[in-house]
Amino acid sequence: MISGPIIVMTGTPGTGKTSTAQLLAASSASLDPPFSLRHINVGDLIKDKSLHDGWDEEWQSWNVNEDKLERIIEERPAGEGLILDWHTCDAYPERWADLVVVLRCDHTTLWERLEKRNYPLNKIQENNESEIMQVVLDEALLSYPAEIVVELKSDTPEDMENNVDRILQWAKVWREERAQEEER
Ligand SMILES: Nc1ncnc2c1ncn2[C@@H]1O[C@H](COP(=O)(O)OP(=O)(O)OP(=O)(O)O)[C@@H](O)[C@H]1O
Repeated sequence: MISGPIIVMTGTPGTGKTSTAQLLAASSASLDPPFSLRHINVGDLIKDKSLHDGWDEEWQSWNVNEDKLERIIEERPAGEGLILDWHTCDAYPERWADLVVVLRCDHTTLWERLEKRNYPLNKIQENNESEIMQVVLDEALLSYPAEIVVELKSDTPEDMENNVDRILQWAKVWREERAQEEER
């Protein structure tokens, strides 16, 4: 059985990674034939399964144990594709990703989204600046070949639906190409 693709879904906090990944996973199941794409919130997974070597105070994030994370990802059921949802992609080896989606958002919209989530002002400013300076996009372009990195605007619900449709189209072609390779 062809193993499913790994889609890295990244972007500044609040750009819509989780909402998009959830819609994508749900929509993939309704394709004909269905396509299994499982959404993984990598931050939660690292915390829940202790895939880390402690908390980094300076960076306010977990020191990810990449070997442990890798084991979990590589032991997924045959045929299953994954959507890895996290605000950074620096803990993933390059060979993992078949597609890297970087969600982008207008900075005023992002500010309002983070305010609604009751983020402290310094965190809102930090994330807003990071979005303006396209820090996550640059990080993705440094970590992966440019041809697998796609930057998608995620300002409105319509953008989200269009983005999901585009990724599903990509997944269908990806699957067809893999099936042809297997036949050869
Ligand atoms: N394209 C969009 N149009 C309208 N609202 C959106 C869009 N994307 C996300 N939102 C809203 O923005 C908020 C943040 O979305 P979400 O939690 O998916 O972002 P995130 O990037 O996963 O954030 P975090 O990194 O903090 O987990 C949610 O209230 C969500 O409904």
